[in-house]
Amino acid sequence: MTDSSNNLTSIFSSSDDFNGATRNLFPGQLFFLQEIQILEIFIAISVFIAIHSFTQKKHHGLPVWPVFGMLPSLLLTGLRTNLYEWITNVLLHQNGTFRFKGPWFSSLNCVMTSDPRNLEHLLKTKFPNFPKGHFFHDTVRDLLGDGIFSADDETWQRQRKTASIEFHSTKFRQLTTQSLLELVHARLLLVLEEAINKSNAIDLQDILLRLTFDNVCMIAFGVDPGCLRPNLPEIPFAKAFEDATEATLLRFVTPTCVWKAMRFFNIGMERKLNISIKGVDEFADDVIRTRKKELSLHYDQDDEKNKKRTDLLTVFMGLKDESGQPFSDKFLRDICVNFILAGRDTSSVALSWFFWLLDRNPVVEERILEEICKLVSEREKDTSKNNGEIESCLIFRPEEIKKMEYLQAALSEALRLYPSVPVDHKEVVEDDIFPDGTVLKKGTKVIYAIYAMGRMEAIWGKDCREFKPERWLRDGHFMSESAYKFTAFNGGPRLCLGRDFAYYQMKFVAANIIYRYRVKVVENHPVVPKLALTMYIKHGLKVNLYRRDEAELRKYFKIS
Ligand code: HEM
Repeated sequence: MTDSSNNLTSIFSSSDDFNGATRNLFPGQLFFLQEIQILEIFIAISVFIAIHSFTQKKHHGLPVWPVFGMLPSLLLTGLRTNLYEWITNVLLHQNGTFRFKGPWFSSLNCVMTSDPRNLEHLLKTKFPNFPKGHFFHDTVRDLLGDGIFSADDETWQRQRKTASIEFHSTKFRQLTTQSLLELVHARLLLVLEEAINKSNAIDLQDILLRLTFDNVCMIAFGVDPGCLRPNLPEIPFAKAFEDATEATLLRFVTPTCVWKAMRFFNIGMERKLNISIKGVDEFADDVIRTRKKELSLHYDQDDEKNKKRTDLLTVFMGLKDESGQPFSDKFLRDICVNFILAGRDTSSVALSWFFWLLDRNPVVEERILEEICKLVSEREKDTSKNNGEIESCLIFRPEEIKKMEYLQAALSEALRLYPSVPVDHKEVVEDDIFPDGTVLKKGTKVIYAIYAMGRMEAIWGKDCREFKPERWLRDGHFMSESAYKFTAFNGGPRLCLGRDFAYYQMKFVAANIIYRYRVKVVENHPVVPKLALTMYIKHGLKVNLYRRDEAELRKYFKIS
């Protein structure tokens, strides 16, 4: 007791000494001393926070900072390098699922997963518990409105049902094959020949985007915008659409209150979004106005042209909403924009990555060419027209395209490694638990990382990062994979409606190019993904084309 009271006294007296000592200091020196103490305390706290945050990395996959959560890692590494590779890395270290902690009071908290069991759970088994949700709808509303990609429940069901009937009709299939044939033979090949004649390097991704844009407009709205023409005209809509998808994606990595404030003041990326959406709307409004005019003009005349129309827009214009009224122009605009996103930005970017992969894997290119030449030589035998000539104006038939199984495997392999939709989003309606044990609270946002799934040894084996079409073949025939393992086309009730058409389109375009040309990527051209809703190649795909001559093709005919 005496000891401790002595101790206390000595502490107080020492503090008195200290006060006495400080009393003898000049005011400037006192300020300096206090500043040093504050600095020491600040450094000590910072070191403590840093150590604490970094120890969290072990459990959570990334350092968790007070107030800011994992945002610093996202901003300093994720967004400054390749975001999809960054997500893949974290998921690999966290056994396929991790919880991203955003800053306090932000909307960035979410669960990310690449585990096929979880995907089956959310896309199929418990589908009603995982809609796109309010957050997604709110974030993409300015661009996609109530269209099929952002809608849930009734609004989604109605569009899905109508579009599904249309997509599976014979008339629609005829329209797709016919429009594609015209586009490839009357436009694409002309543009490619022009590039060869002028010895110009071309941006193949740009050309493919033009092709798929014209194609989706033909089948979805019955109009031909003529984007793919010699001299490649400037298309303001295309630029506006790309800017709009890029700015919309940025909203997902920006706290909601921040982008909403930016939208209110019309500044930064929100200003860009606003301007680009005006460009997108102009195009969609024009399509709708023109179609309405055509339909009303020819209504009394029982016009044959309108009777024959099989495009989606005409079908939707003939339907009524839940109150028995025709759909509003705004809703028709949303349908148009969503179908353009679905049909333009998916198969074109998939084909671009495919041609880049072929350039790096010439053996695969050779095998595709062998397959094509084999089919062509069989045709020559069939028609007993085999006079040794190799047709340069050859037109592939639908049944031949169907038989190109190695090509289908190579395209699937490209989509496995570079899925056109690299990440997708759902929201939890009621508390749930994933099959891997992750607890999900009502309102949790779930991101499924499709790009990362293609790089998981647990799913695809040790060679998962290699481009190997053979993994899709059994006894030489293409075998599809479970949609929860290969999720490039989504799965369950929201499986991509255009999958069959997309394969046909990609195979038709690829076969026509590969049969005629060697596609060589320009040396040192940087090929990295761009941050957008779909996975464009950031700087396009600059290539040189070289015509295959008869001697070269003959070699493949001999092999096959
Ligand atoms: C390589 C080509 C394609 C890929 C990789 C692809 C992929 C996808 C994916 C991942 C989804 C789910 C999106 C989501 O729910 O967030 C989807 C949905 C959809 N796709 Fe595709 N797609 C392709 C081509 C097409 C084409 C050419 C069309 C039509 C012309 C199309 C029409 C649709 C539609 C309408 C949906 C909405 C389905 C729904 O929500 O019920 N797709 N697609």
